[in-house]
This record gives sequence, structure tokens and C-alpha cells, in this order.
Amino acid sequence: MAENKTVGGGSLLIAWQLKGKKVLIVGGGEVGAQRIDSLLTTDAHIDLVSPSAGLHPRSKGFLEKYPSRITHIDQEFAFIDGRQTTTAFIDVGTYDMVLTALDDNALSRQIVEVCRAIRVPVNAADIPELCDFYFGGQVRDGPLQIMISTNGNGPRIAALIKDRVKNALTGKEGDALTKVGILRTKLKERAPGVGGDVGRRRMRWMSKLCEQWSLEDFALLNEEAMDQLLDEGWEHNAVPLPVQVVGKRKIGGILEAITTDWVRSLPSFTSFLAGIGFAHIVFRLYQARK
Ligand SMILES: C[C@@]1(CC(=O)O)c2cc3[nH]c(cc4nc(cc5[nH]c(cc(n2)[C@H]1CCC(=O)O)[C@@](C)(CC(=O)O)[C@@H]5CCC(=O)O)C(CC(=O)O)=C4CCC(=O)O)c(CCC(=O)O)c3CC(=O)O
Ligand SMILES: NC(=O)C1=CN([C@@H]2O[C@H](COP(=O)(O)OP(=O)(O)OC[C@H]3O[C@@H](n4cnc5c(N)ncnc54)[C@H](O)[C@@H]3O)[C@@H](O)[C@H]2O)C=CC1
Repeated sequence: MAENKTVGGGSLLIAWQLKGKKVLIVGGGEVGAQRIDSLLTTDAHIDLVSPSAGLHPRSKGFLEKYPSRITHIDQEFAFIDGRQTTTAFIDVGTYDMVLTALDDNALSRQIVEVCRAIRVPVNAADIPELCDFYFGGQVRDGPLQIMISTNGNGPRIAALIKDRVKNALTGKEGDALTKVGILRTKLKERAPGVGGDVGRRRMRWMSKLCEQWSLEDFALLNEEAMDQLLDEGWEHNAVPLPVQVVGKRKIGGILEAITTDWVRSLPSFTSFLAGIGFAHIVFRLYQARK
């Protein structure tokens, strides 16, 4: 991979928090359905402006399944001489985000202009140069969220790279992260306060723990084991071995924890054996020459 020398030309990768906020989607076709799918994950409230006749079956399915999370405004968005002519006036300024997914480029452009004028963040599926942000390929497993963006260069390639990233994961990441999230909450309850000495100590301890434990170890944690980890680890400024914590829970746990430790040490053990074998051959050759 080439060294990252980018000092411009990219976009900001952020995890936008939309819980409890309002998002307007105009157009409920194939792309609109994809947008609804992405937004449901965020716990935003969605208003969908799109005539019933043009709804994609997936959009219809979402409307039926999540009536309290999506409001369907069954009408066409339209402007005449720059003025909105919709039956029910849609006040774009009341939304935290606007998305257009229309098969009408001119209308899409007009909606973007209205949003831009009042600085409401907007994405138009058909006009990359006017978007405030782009969507990307997504890999999700519980709290883990990976976005693959090609910055508008190759959307289909983003989807293909997404499949490669998915295949590179173990499937334990989501579970492990959920457990780490609970553990961090417990730790903050035990040692409250923002910043300062306690904040620094908390961060140091969590970083060490994350470096020394594997994702599989974290995935084995339950609440009882978390409390034990905090009692024996945090309170003594130490990082216990996974087997000391998750291994004590049940026999299966011990075996699993020991196995993972053992499997991790396998490569160094194999090199050790190979080293002995090689030394033996060299010694034999030396003897044979004598
Ligand atoms: C700029 C961007 C704006 C935005 O939509 O945010 C944008 C724009 C456009 N896409 C177009 C076409 C296609 N888009 C897809 C698919 C996806 N497009 C997505 C994002 C983005 N698309 C943003 C940039 C993302 C980036 O570069 O990383 C993905 C990743 C995420 C998502 O949409 O949720 C999702 C895959 C998700 C998944 O499968 O996981 C496919 C393939 C398919 O459908 O299978 C095709 C056909 C093949 C191709 O063109 O590659 C066209 C019409 C081009 C034309 O007319 O020729 C435009 C407009 C233009 O380029 O002018
Ligand atoms: N960003 C992306 O990932 C992609 C973008 N595109 C582009 O996105 C656009 C949308 O594509 P699709 O969803 O496949 O089109 P589509 O034809 O399936 O959906 C368009 C939707 O807009 C609705 N609509 C039309 N006029 C309307 C109005 N005045 N008010 C409200 N709703 C209205 C239709 O009823 C329909 O539900 C196209 O311009 C396409 O080029 C296409 C593929 C991928």
C-alpha cells in the first residue's frame, strides 16, 4: 500500500449521531429504500415525501414495519418559480438532514439549493458535486461500524471492497465491543470524573487491557466477570490474565481461554522447534565432515 501522503482532496470521516433527530427523504425508489435502511440504524425519525405509486417494494415494507419511525407524506415535491407548491408545505429548515433520491435531476438540484441557502446538510443521490456528504459501503457488527468510501470515484468498487473487509473479520468483534462498552461504563461508575488524574488512569488501564486481551477474551466476559476484572485489575492497578477472569466462570470458559492463549503462543513454539531442528542438522553436518 502506498504511504498516505494525502494533505487535501479527501473528506471528513465521522460517525454522525442522529438519534431523536429528523431527516427528510425525498423519493422512495430503490435508492430511497437504501437510505431508509441506513437511517433506521441511527434511530432518527424519517419523513418520506414520495407518491405511493412510485414506492419501491422495500420502501413500502419499511413503512408497514416501522410506522412510528417513518412518516409517509404521500405527495410530490414541486416548485413553481422557486416556490414550493406541495399540498402540505414542507419546511426544510426543520430537518437536521435532507436526502434526495429522485429520478428528476432538476428537482433534486432545487431542493439542494433551498437546503444550502439555510445550511441544512444535504445529500443528492444524483448530484455528487452538490452533496455535503456521501454515503459509503457499510460493514456493521453491533457497535462496530466500518464505512468504505471512494469519495465518489467508484461506488460499485466501494461495495466490492466492503465484501473483502467483511471476510477479513472474525465475527467476534461486535460481541467483544459490546462487552468492552459495558465494562467502560462500569469503570466510569466506579471511578467517576472527567479528565484529570482519574481520567488519565482510566484511559491507561483500559488501553493496556485492550492491548493484552484478545477480542475472543472480551467476548467471553459476563457482568460477574467484569466486576471481578475491575476488583482484581483496576483496584490493584494490574491487568489480570484472561484465564484468571473469564476462565474462572465455567469449565468451558477455562478451556476456551487456555486454548486461545495456547493457540496464540503456537507460532513462537513452532519457531523454537524449527530452531532446534536446524541446529541439530548443522551439528550433524559438522560431525560428518570431521
Ligand atoms: C457520490 C455518491 C453520492 C451518494 O449517493 O452518497 C454516489 C453517487 C452515484 N452513484 C451512482 C451509481 C451507483 N451507485 C452504486 C451503489 C452505491 N453508491 C453508494 C454511494 C455513492 N454513490 C456516493 C459515493 C460513494 C463512494 O464513492 O464511495 C454506495 C457505496 C452507498 C449508498 O448509496 O448507500 C452504494 C453501494 C452500497 C453497497 O452495495 O454496499 C452502484 C452499484 C450498485 O447499485 O450496486 C452504482 C452503479 C455502478 C457505479 O457507478 O459504480 C451514480 C450514477 C452514476 C451514473 O449515472 O453513471 C451516482 C451519481 C454520480 O456519480 O454522478
Ligand atoms: N447514490 C447512489 O448510490 C445511486 C444513485 N443513483 C441515482 O439516484 C437517483 C434515484 O435512483 P432510483 O432510486 O433508482 O430511482 P427510482 O426511479 O427508483 O426512484 C425515484 C423515486 O422518486 C419518486 N419521485 C419522483 N418524483 C417525485 C417528486 N416530485 N416528489 C417526490 N418523489 C418523487 C418516485 O416516485 C420514486 O419513488 C437517480 O437519479 C440515479 O441516477 C442511482 C443508483 C445509485
